[in-house]
Amino acid sequence: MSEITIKQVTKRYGAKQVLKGVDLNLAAEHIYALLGRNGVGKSTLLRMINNRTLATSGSITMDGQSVVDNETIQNRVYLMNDSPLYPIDKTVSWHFHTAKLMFGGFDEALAAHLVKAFHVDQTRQLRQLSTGFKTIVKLIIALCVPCDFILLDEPVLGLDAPNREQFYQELLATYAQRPRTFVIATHLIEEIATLVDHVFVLAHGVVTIDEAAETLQARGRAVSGPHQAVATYLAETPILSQTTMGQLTTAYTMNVPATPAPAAVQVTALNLQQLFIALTREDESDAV
Ligand SMILES: Nc1ncnc2c1ncn2[C@@H]1O[C@H](COP(=O)(O)OP(=O)(O)OP(=O)(O)O)[C@@H](O)[C@H]1O
Repeated sequence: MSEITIKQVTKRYGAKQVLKGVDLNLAAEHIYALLGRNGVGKSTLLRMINNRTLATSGSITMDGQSVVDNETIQNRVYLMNDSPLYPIDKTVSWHFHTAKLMFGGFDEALAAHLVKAFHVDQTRQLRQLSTGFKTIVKLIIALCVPCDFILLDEPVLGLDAPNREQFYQELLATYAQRPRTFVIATHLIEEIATLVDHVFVLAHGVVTIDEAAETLQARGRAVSGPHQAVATYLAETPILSQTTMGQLTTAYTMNVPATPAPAAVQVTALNLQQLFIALTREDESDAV
């Protein structure tokens, strides 16, 4: 079972230091979420894994071997991102065939199923397709190539809600049939909350959260009530962030005290989306 290990990776674009020492591990047969505010470097990280851009320092290895300029390794990694498929005057089926030649295989049966499920006309040239259908074609290729690591950078951009839902179901179905590793970078966190089993949050150039989705969701709490009551109850507890409206304060935390909350204070569970907002609320400096 192969693993990709990212160690102390930094990336600088000119004077701008985007990644400041990223450590993370991508194990076989997991579906990871890669979350982070706009501009924190998610795409950059995925592009580095796929040898499309180089790290300034640090290492990215698969089973101990550098991924840089390593054709054997890169044949096992597929990155789907906003780069368009070329040439645009070729048909959808031509692109499927080309992916087969490039990666040494293509799940024809799955492709036929997906073409039908998404109502794709394979005889059309790419340039004749709408934005959503271009994305669907890219997603079909990503799901049908025989790679062990599939990196999906904003995979559902341009898809309407029914097609997004269909895609998530198809991803789970193909994962059940042929387990491999997916990394999904997205801002539609709630939509993938039930899909992913592990969450990475990138902030300030480093990984700030590296945790199983289940434990993350189980631990997140919103604690609200009169300001002083919340402050007293959480006096010894690390707070991720908090909001105040008039007299009412809501604090977000991953560790509520063992003692029961006082009557004036309400403790409620957080979903992944709320937790993500709480985790990254102070990240304004990363936005561009
Ligand atoms: N080729 C490049 N040259 C210079 N700066 C770049 C380049 N690519 C990315 N950057 C900068 O690096 C930072 C990280 O960009 P990146 O696209 O990796 O972030 P992201 O987390 O994927 O963002 P988003 O969520 O908005 O897609 C941004 O400040 C961006 O402007």
